[in-house]
Amino acid sequence: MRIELPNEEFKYITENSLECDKHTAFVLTNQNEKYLQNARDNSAHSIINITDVAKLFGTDKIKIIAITGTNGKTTTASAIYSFLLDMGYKVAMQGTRGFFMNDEVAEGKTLTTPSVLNTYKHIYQAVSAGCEFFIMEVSSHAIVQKRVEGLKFELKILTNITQDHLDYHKTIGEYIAVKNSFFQDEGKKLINKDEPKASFNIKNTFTYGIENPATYRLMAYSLNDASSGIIQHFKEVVPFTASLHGFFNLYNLMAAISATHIVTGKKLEEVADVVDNFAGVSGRMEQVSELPNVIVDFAHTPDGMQQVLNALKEKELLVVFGAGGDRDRSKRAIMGRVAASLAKKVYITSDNPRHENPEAIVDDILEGIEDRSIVSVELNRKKAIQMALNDQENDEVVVILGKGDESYQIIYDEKFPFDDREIVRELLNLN
Ligand SMILES: CC(=O)N[C@H]1[C@@H](OP(=O)(O)OP(=O)(O)OC[C@H]2O[C@@H](n3ccc(=O)[nH]c3=O)[C@H](O)[C@@H]2O)O[C@H](CO)[C@@H](O)[C@@H]1O[C@H](C)C(=O)N[C@@H](C)C(=O)N[C@H](CCC(=O)O)C(=O)O
Ligand SMILES: Nc1ncnc2c1ncn2[C@@H]1O[C@H](COP(=O)(O)OP(=O)(O)OP(=O)(O)O)[C@@H](O)[C@H]1O
Ligand SMILES: N[C@H](CCC[C@H](N)C(=O)O)C(=O)O
Ligand SMILES: [Mg+2]
Repeated sequence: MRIELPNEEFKYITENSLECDKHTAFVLTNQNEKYLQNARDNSAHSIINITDVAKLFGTDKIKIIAITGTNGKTTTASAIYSFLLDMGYKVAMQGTRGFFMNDEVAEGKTLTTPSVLNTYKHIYQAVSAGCEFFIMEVSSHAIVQKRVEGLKFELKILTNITQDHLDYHKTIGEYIAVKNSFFQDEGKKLINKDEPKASFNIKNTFTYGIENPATYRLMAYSLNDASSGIIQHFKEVVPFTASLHGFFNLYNLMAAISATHIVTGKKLEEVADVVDNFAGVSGRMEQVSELPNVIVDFAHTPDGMQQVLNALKEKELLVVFGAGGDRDRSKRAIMGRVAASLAKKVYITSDNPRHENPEAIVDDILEGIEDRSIVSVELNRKKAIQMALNDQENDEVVVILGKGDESYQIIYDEKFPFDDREIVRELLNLN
């Protein structure tokens, strides 16, 4: 990515040595230092480092809030974004769903945490738009690859640590260590007190929790009509209501309410007042049809699936799901076990097979299922959804997991248009 700078001695900056020339300075990062010689060979105008970019872009003029954890980053980030906007602040948010500023989509999806310079560019755009806050999701890949190099965080948040991405991190121990490595400094942090795998520097630590004593504690809650609860923060005891469903979302809400309270310094009551306006995130527990009841959700990890299916367990569930190709193989059998233990029927299908054989992915999922009498395998995702809808009776719920708001099916390197929600609407003639 080459960025044009109007008033500098060099015209452009880039983090890619291949884009260097006499007008373009090379921004040296942890990720690209191996290409330094190549930048010189390409006659880079000069070599600058990330602290130079921080000064050029004024990244210290905005409060950066970072969120990491296996699940719930996008939901928590979106909730904080919504709360701050409702409280009258100008805010930007970068994450899995793209880059947003002041309630507008500024850029579509790329990575959960883009490359270093891309993030700096977004921060620069946010500063220029007068934003006071920049909320960003930080993936475990980004922590290892130092894609957040040089950023100073106003607050770092941990949602939870379960299993994902072991294709990249190799062992669960390594994955846990990577997540925790983000919380070893003395800066402000907000930690889920009910996450036993969290390990952090206690200096400047705030906690939130439901089961354990915490700086922000959910004293009572109800999940009858969406959700509501009472938060205690020292002497402040404040009720809230929210439109999100599921016990797991209480954690996302607690993280978001506490974070907003910490970074604004406003009264907890003022934060609680705007919680109900947050409508949730597209493709997460999204009810596509009420009668018949069909829900689309982005659960693509064992814990995510367990949480979502548990949240719906009052009803009989017909669960359609697959597992991504070129991703953590070891989570597949566990996902199979979770689905089979909580569903009446399971339909195993494809979810972005990428470069893998879809049948082999299904076999990995089946490894975790002993009683296969409730399982159907249909690699064509549309047909699998159709099967579930055909089988659905009265009060049952069809739950389609893994893709959420994705609008494609990735086969090899190609993205074919595919949106679970559109498919359901088409099959049910709801369009
Ligand atoms: C496996 C992986 O994470 N790869 C990421 C990694 O690529 P890489 O190590 O191959 O990088 P590279 O091509 O050597 O480039 C490194 C740096 O050198 C520079 N370069 C490169 C070549 C060259 O000749 N000269 C040069 O200067 C590049 O501009 C870059 O700045 O660094 C790149 C730049 O930061 C990322 O774009 C790339 O993400 C790839 C596309 C990817 O698919 N990543 C996924 C797995 C990912 O990161 N997912 C997470 C988690 C999702 C979640 O759970 O939410 C995410 O954050 O999205
Ligand atoms: N706090 C939570 N604990 C467990 N599961 C959750 C939690 N929040 C959300 N989920 C599940 O995880 C799915 C993804 O949620 P979300 O997009 O907020 O997470 P994420 O961490 O941003 O995921 P990704 O890393 O893929 O971007 C949801 O659709 C839901 O199934
Ligand atoms: N951020 C996650 C999203 C997974 C979504 C699922 N549909 C898949 O392709 O595995 C990942 O890249 O692993
Ligand atoms: Mg995300």
